Amino acid sequence: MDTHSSHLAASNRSRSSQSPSPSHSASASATSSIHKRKLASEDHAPPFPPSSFSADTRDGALTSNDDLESISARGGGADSDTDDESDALVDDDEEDFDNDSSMRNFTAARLDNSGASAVARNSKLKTENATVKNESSDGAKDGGGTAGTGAVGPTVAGGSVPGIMVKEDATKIFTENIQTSGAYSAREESLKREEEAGRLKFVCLSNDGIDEHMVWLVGLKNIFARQLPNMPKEYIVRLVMDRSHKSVMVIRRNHVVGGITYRPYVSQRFGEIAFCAITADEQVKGYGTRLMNHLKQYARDVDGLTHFLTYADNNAVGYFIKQGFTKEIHLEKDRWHGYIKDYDGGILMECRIDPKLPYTDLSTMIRRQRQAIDEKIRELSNCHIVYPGIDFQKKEAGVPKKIIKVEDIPGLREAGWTPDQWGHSRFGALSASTDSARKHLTAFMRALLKSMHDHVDAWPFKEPVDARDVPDYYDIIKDPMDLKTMSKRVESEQYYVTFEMFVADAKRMFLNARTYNSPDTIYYKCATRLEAHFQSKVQSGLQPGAKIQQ
Ligand SMILES: CC(=O)SCCNC(=O)CCNC(=O)[C@H](O)C(C)(C)COP(=O)(O)OP(=O)(O)OC[C@H]1O[C@@H](n2cnc3c(N)ncnc32)[C@H](O)[C@@H]1OP(=O)(O)O
Repeated sequence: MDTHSSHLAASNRSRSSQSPSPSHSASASATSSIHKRKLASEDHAPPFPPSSFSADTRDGALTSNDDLESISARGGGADSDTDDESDALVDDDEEDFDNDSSMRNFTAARLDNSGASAVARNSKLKTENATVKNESSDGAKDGGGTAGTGAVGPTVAGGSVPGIMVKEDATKIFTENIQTSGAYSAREESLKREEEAGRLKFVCLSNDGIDEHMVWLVGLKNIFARQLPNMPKEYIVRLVMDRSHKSVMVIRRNHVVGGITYRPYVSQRFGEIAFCAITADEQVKGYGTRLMNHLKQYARDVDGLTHFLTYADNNAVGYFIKQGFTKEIHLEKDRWHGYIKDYDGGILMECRIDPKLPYTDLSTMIRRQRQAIDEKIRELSNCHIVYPGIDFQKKEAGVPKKIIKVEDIPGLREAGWTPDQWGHSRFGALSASTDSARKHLTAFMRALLKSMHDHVDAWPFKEPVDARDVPDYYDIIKDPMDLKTMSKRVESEQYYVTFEMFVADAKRMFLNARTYNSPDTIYYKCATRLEAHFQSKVQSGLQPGAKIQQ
């Protein structure tokens, strides 16, 4: 270990025993039970590559608060490491932000069902310290609010679903009847549009001495200091300003909204996330997710990383889980052990970076996947086509105003129905197709009615309930039924076009009796016994070869 790395390691080691600044101890004591991160012992000091630290010192990397203050001064007095001044900077930012706009965008995005983007994109990142943004291979972009207006390419671009092709006219189909996108996509699309409109940008940089970058880094440091109150500010400053660390930041109107500071261990191909925070007023609006997506894409494409590790604060574990982090560490231990700093009060979590996912354009990928699935469903079924309903509703007397044949029901044939598929019972197939079948069905229903009518328990059901005898009956029973009404329907030879309709009326009659009457009444018991009788008659009548007795 060279002198420079020793210097940093020594600082780290002494961090837990050093006297915190007055401002730090005040904030730490407020929340120390929730959040307490403590660095590991010297034994776990990471084997920092000497070269990076030589470079740090050569270039004048910041290693103390004095250094920071000089930077702050250079940055137009934007910040110092005191609470008051930090607050001033953060509050300034927050005042400046149009706090409602992202929620408006979010709502708008949810309502915006515009179709798939026309442009197949190649996601590509610029080199280090450059703005992290997507570059369209053909220069075309989804304009703000115009996504989906163009034709969809022959294959799903970017994160395509292998094997699923999207046809040229898919956008049209898709936009006709597609559901609103999920909340995740809506937020991502909304923020993506903000980026494309130039109102928002994500940058990845480290301490390079450029004034504007230093102001942003100081702004980020302040956000970390506010949002991670138990983390000593000196330590935050050290890592944010350390040149072996990088910070991906959300910048809105030249103000930092939040960011992630991480250290890429390029030789080990993993990165350690040291700090992650979004300024208070902008949390839970999707910035944290978009930030993480930019980080993953950048770390994969520029740093060549395959994994991230982090010690997540207990109260942020939920957020990290939603970003694909797990508590199970799959990365081989010898790739990371001894490299990252141990913390008390945090949970070590891992995220594998997918080698192909277009992280900064996931919403387009999801939209196209939905589109492809939707199109596939449409290929296999007609369930998306809505036909007008049928209008042969029964009249009071049970005589239909209009007779409709089963095969004339709109959409039935289009859904794949054919007359020979018909029916749940042997009468189904006969019911509407031929005269003789209809007569056969009528005869069966007539026989069943007679059998019920002659039953000893039929007396409560032979006539409609008289409201003069039971004044509240029709308040409770909205769909009354009785044997006489059923008989009329059978004799019309037109009402019961299926046997199931007949059975449904009988069931309704029994259910009504058991709904209005309590179980200990004679009516209730009659209903149960007559129904058992009816069921046995139906079953025996449906036996193959059974003769219908009239
Ligand atoms: C390694 C470390 O630095 S650990 C410390 C992490 N930082 C902090 O705890 C500081 C305070 N918190 C924050 O700064 C922010 O809330 C962050 C960074 C944790 C999340 O950023 P946000 O912009 O709020 O996240 P975003 O809006 O994208 O939310 C993504 C999802 O995570 C959820 N989420 C956000 N924060 C949390 C949390 N603390 N716990 C559980 N779920 C959370 C959101 O509800 C959202 O869920 P949804 O997609 O189902 O709607």
